[in-house]
Amino acid sequence: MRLIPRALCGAARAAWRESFPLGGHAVARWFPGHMAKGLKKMQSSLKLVDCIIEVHDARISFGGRNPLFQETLGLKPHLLVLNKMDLADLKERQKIIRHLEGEGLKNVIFTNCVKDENVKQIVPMVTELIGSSYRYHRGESLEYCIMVIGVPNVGKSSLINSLRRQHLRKAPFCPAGKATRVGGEPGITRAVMSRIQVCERPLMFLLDTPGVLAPRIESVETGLKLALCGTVLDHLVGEETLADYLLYTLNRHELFGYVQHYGLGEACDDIVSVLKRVAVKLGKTQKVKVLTGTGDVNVIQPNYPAAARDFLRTFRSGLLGPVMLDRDTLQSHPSAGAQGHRPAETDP
Ligand SMILES: Nc1nc2c(ncn2[C@@H]2O[C@H](COP(=O)(O)OP(=O)(O)OP(=O)(O)O)[C@@H](O)[C@H]2O)c(=O)[nH]1
Repeated sequence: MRLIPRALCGAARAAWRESFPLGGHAVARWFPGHMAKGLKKMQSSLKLVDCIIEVHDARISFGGRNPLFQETLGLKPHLLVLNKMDLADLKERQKIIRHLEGEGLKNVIFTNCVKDENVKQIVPMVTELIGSSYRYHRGESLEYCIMVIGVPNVGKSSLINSLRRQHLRKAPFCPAGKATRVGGEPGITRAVMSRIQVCERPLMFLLDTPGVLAPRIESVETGLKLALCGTVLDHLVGEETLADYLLYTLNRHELFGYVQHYGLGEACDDIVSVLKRVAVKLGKTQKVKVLTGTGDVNVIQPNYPAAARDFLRTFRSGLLGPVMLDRDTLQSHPSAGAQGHRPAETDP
């Protein structure tokens, strides 16, 4: 993504919103019945499990994880995999890790399961975690059984497929390494829990689980971040609301890739105006009947929902640049002030 000259965004800067109006949005209904079933099933399988791998989206490193996982599955050794690192702004990766350590999350790894980045480190980490913990009645068992959990669409199935590609190149039944279904929409893995081999030595099986959201998401804004990352179906939030939250976020983070991507000329904080120009640019218009004093007249209008869908899709594919949706939490962390004078920590 090319950076755009500051002059292009200067005009709109004064008008950027400081906050996003959250009133009127409900999040409770984002927890469908199959998720409650899934969580119950996961709890009942816990005795078969030696370690839990929790997958989450690296763009929301701190929010949106399901607190029920912690409460009900928290007794086992735990590894947090922050996936989709290719879409996340990780300039401050060390600060993120320190923040998570402060929350008691000591075992954290960033991955890209599409390109198999960092996935090789997982089996040794899990083996070490299990080796240094008490396995209760599973001490005799030579095989390791790992449960993969996480909210929907964060890449749980992709992680399993990636592990198989890394460790079972000659898997007899799955030459392409695909053991579990991957999808761009949340809710692909339903209540079924499949047991899938991912490694020969040590002999390791993973249980793929359905994505389970918290019955109550901590705040409406966290819900919007989850939705931006594709964790809840767009129509439950409303594509245009979501597109507006995306625009608000991009402008606040000074990520102006959308201006060039859609040839808008300058940044703007008004979603109606942006979607109108996106629709015209993409040729997405629709006929609408308007009742006038002399009868019905057909007028051509921009197709706002289609423009909103394109805006969201473009963002999710990474074309608008990497983003850290929990940037505010990171900046409000106590260590942020102490390091304020230091240059941003970049990863090796
Ligand atoms: N860019 C990027 N996309 C990824 C990565 N990992 C997974 N995806 C994509 O994210 C989408 C969801 O992946 P899944 O593996 O189906 O996610 P899941 O958590 O199993 O989904 P549910 O079954 O809904 O709970 C798919 O379109 C994947 O191709 C990653 O590291 N980077």
